[in-house]
Amino acid sequence: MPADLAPAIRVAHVRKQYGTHAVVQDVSFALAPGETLVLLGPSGCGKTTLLKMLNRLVEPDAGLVEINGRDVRQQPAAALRRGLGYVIQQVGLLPHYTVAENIGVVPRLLGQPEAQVEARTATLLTRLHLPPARYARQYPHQLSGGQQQRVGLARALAADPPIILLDEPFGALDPITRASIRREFRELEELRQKTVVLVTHDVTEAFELADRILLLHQGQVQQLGTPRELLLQPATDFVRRFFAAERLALQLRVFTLADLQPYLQPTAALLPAMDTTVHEALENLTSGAQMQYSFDVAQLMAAFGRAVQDAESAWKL
Ligand SMILES: Nc1ncnc2c1ncn2[C@@H]1O[C@H](COP(=O)(O)OP(=O)(O)OP(=O)(O)O)[C@@H](O)[C@H]1O
Repeated sequence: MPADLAPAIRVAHVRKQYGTHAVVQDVSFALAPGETLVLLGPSGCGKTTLLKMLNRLVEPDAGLVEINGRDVRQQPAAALRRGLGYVIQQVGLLPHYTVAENIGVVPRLLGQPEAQVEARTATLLTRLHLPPARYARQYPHQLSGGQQQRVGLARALAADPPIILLDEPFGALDPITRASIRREFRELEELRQKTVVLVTHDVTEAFELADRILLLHQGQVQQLGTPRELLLQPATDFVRRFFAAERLALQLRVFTLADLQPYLQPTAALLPAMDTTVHEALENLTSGAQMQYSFDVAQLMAAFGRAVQDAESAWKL
């Protein structure tokens, strides 16, 4: 986290126990404003419990949670929650409210003027590819799962909270819809400036969305770091094994053209955006998109292989 920014969220030594089961054990992290943290780990490792401690849906047995520098216990739970966007896997739209009414719930609770609520709702629906003329007056049961998830996201963003908590927000979707909504999510201007904590058990999702990942196992932090650090510098054997099955797909997502540049010479003069991942570059090369690359798939993959090999042997030294 940059040293000059006060953390938007600070969690220090939190614990939660149900009976004899220690569900979250001594977890600490700090998140800078605008950062996206993904809570990742196998089912039952404590991700949701940890997320719910941030908005007081679960009270820790020990430790401290601060939002914007204030202990959450000193803030009334309802007021705290209105200031934090929250999206759950089951979406939780109110069935007898229209799409627009669902999105307007928190802004209206906050007493925002009606015209402002309506304008904001229309903007969000448009951004999320749900034209308001068609969808604003529909009811949740008239929407597909993916459309409901978008409305859930719009609702969380409606009052423009600086912090958004998301619990498996794409969990109910099929893999193709999931990948496309994830792309939209990444590109959503509304989210760029926000501090986001997102729970998932999907490693590809974590790698695509996270600035940093907190990997949990049985309530304990295994590693907190960038996707690249977790993949290339695993802190424990659990971390290494957790990513083993999808290692290649993840490497394609953490290596960028900047990493490959030394291995692509002397044809590197035409290199495009250096922060393009190898995965994106491969998609561009194979989808027929007219990209001005000075290399082909074979050259790209050869350079990628060498870059990975060098990065891995550097870590073992
Ligand atoms: N209210 C509760 N009472 C008792 N045990 C609970 C309670 N809430 C959660 N647990 C237990 O705590 C553990 C962690 O649950 P949690 O929902 O935080 O895990 P998770 O990592 O989010 O799992 P998943 O990915 O399956 O949603 C589980 O074993 C769960 O059964």
